[in-house]
Amino acid sequence: MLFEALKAECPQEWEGYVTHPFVRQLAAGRLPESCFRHYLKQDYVFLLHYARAYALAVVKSDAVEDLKQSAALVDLLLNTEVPLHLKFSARWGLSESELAATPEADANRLYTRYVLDRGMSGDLLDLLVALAPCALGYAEIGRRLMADPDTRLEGNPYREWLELYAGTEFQEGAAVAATQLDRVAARRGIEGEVTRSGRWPDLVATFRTATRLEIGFWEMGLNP
Ligand SMILES: Cc1ncc(CN)c(N)n1
Repeated sequence: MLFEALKAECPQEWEGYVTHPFVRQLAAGRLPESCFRHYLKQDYVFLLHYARAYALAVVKSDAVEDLKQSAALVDLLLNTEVPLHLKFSARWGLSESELAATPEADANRLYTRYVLDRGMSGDLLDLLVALAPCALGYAEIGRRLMADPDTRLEGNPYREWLELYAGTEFQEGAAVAATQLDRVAARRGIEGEVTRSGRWPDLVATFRTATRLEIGFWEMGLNP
């Protein structure tokens, strides 16, 4: 699996992302509320730009299957993840208009514009690799946290967040994204010994950068 091979090339960054203090504090119910609210507001802005980046994957698709899958993931983002985010934010007293009026933090802008740029200047594979830490990382975080004995569900104010990303819909979306990544790579002759591909160093650099930008997003969350 291409995703597993990419992770294996960047173990420090990947672990730094999926086990970041932000998620550990969230899972233990110890994350300061101000950090979570700040994160929620920025994440709303993030999701809209991220959906634009997935829409670019529709534009960059040269096979009907990729067109359909990218369109389905745009739909999942806009019609499942964003509405759940809105519902969730409402419980924290954050209205849609307040979320929409959030000034975009630099760490946020840097991340989504980087992904968009990889898609604009590269091909569909470059774009999907830049999208992968987001599309696949939160699913892994959700799964890992649910299996972690330090996670506290009872009385945890962030329980719904944990349940969203560990939930079936999000896990299935991530599985679709991973399959698409493999298929698009295979169409470019990248399968089996993927690390031997001439494109491998560039793909790793993109994945590493996007993963570091996810870490930057958590850091931003911890510093409202
Ligand atoms: C920053 C970020 N990365 C990933 C996800 C999961 N879609 C998210 N909501 N926000």
